[in-house]
Amino acid sequence: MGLQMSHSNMQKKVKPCYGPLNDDDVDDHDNNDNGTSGSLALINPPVVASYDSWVMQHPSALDTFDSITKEAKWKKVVVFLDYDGTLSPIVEDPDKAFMSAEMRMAVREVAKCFPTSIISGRSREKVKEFVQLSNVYYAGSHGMDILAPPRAVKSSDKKANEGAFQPAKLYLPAIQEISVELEDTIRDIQGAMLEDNKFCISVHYRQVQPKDHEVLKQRVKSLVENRPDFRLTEGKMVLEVRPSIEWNKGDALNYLLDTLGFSNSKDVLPLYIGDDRTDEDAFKVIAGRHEGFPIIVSSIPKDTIAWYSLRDTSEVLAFLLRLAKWKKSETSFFK
Ligand SMILES: O=P(O)(O)OC[C@H]1O[C@H](O[C@H]2O[C@H](CO)[C@@H](O)[C@H](O)[C@H]2O)[C@H](O)[C@@H](O)[C@@H]1O
Repeated sequence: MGLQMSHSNMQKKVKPCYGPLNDDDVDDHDNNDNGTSGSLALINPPVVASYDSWVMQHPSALDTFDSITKEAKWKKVVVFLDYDGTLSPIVEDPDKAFMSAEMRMAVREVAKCFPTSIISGRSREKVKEFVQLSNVYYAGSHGMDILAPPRAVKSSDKKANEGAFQPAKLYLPAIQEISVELEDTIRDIQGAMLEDNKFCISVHYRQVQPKDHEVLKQRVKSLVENRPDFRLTEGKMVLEVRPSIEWNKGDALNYLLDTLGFSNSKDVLPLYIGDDRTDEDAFKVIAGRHEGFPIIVSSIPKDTIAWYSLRDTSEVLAFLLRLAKWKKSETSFFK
């Protein structure tokens, strides 16, 4: 059995500790405001502590697997997964962030055992195209576009759940407008790229020279500041321009739990795996419930609300395979 740690311990705010190991992570420390929704705030990165001491506070979900399953044994686990950096490794070109066949198989197996949703910053259509699984539910645009299963709602509520839930639908014309303005703003910055995620626009700067990062950020920031109907969040070498509605991945998690029929269940344990700042909103919801499994994917120490950690996508794969295997062995034992 791995590290034993009570949730009250795990919920203690972790002191920010940084030790950049790769360019994602270096960038990830820029503007880290230790907040949720990856809000953009220009703050200096704090001082470094080691991965070993960080992992003591955010124990590996693989090392603590036995205590996780012990807690989950008589409860209903509901699985939520982020996409980029969690199911697929971070790559230079966002259009090439493919998921491996092994990962697809693992997610399929997990989804056979537990209700499983993918909550991504990508558009719902795009993430579905990457994942290609029919037994998972998809929430795109950071949860602003959710297709919950019609079969999961009570028959009397069916009408309410037909089609996708899109709380920012009214913003679509404005999103098209700001997209044109953004295109204009970044046109002369070599390597800068826009990605249309339907209810939000990503401004990528992974392929922009470091000397131009600040210019790009400032330009996008001032454009958004002049549009009160929009706000800016930040991910890994990406700025995300989104409608200024109060809706994030945490709300999407709650919405899915609700539409999946778990809102009144006392024995539900949501499990969320994600690597980025916008995933903190989902971790926060689980932390607020005081039970469940918020798991951050990171190979470096970072400030997070998550209780558990996994180093990278290969550990996510190992964890998902183990989770499905555990559930199957439990089920066959009781047959
Ligand atoms: O919520 P997620 O599914 O994690 O989406 C967040 C952003 O992910 C993608 O960008 C990130 O991954 C790209 C591919 O590895 C990488 O090139 C980029 O630098 C990362 O920020 C996606 O392209 C964005 O639109 C999402 O906002």
